[in-house]
Amino acid sequence: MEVGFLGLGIMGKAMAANLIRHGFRVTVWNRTLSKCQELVALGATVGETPAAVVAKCRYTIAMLSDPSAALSVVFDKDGVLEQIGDGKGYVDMSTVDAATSSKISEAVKQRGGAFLEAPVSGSKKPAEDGQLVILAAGDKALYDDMVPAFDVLGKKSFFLGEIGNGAKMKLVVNMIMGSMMNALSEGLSLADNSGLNPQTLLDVLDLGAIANPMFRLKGPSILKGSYNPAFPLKHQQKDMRLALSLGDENAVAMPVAAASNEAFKKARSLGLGDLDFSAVYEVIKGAGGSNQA
Ligand SMILES: NC(=O)C1=CN([C@@H]2O[C@H](COP(=O)(O)OP(=O)(O)OC[C@H]3O[C@@H](n4cnc5c(N)ncnc54)[C@H](OP(=O)(O)O)[C@@H]3O)[C@@H](O)[C@H]2O)C=CC1
Ligand SMILES: O=CCCC(=O)O
Repeated sequence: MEVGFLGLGIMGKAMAANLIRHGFRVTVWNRTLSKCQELVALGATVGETPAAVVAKCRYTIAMLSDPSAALSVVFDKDGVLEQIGDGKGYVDMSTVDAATSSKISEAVKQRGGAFLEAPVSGSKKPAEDGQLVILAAGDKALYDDMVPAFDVLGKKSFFLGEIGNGAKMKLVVNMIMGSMMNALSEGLSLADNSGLNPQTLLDVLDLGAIANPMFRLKGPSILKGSYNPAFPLKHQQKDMRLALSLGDENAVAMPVAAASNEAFKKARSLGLGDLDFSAVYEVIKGAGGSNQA
């Protein structure tokens, strides 16, 4: 199966490499073209533009930073729309809002193409290991065509119906995750400022009802002050922003998410946006208690 792949960041590089390792013929493109070389070394070919990739491949996947990037790759010069058409499918796996997905879907369908939104849950290592959770919505026939690729990229795929449902599900999941990261950060700060050993707190949490892979993975790295980006904080704040907007649209009060978003915005203002989203601890610690000089 030949697949185009647009966007070779933390996730896209891992996902495209996975497809290549499993025998897919992959044509890649990245805004910073030099990033394609690592995939070329694995056997990928390079498309000079998104349009060139779509012209060559029946199916093209995108994994881009945010709504602005997702729209730019589709609508700008040399973009997807210049070559999409009958018999071709476009699958955007970026995390964006439902309105962005709908705009892309309408434009792709107007040109005879098929569109599927398929954002994913799971970070860098699940992407490398083909253990993502895929939250797809849109064209069911295209979803069925993509199952062989999704089976390589993920451990489970959901087809959630109409366009927008995948985007919304992803934003709800990440809103919960961002709020949980704030709760963990406040807990670690409270433990540290009240004479408790934060590592012992992590040990207790991991034995109880709220044990979870994220705390188990991010807790120790937070205590080491290690924030190598698996999931950049700037993208988590983008997701909080989009989730809060979804809440506004539906008159859903979300004070916990709103407060969490403020911490992520503060972290970005302090230049932590390119670090892992767990770096929000540095903001919450800094707002902490008695032992702050
Ligand atoms: N990291 C994670 O754990 C997860 C991330 N996601 C989502 O996946 C998407 C990608 O995330 P991730 O790989 O971490 O992000 P990165 O920041 O590592 O990569 C972003 C990608 O988008 C490209 N890009 C950014 N702006 C533009 C633009 N204006 N035009 C064209 N391309 C652009 C970048 O190109 P360039 O290299 O030139 O900058 C790069 O390829 C995001 O929507 C994120 O929210 C979903 C699940 C997990
Ligand atoms: O969008 C990124 C989410 C990261 C994760 O699910 O661990």
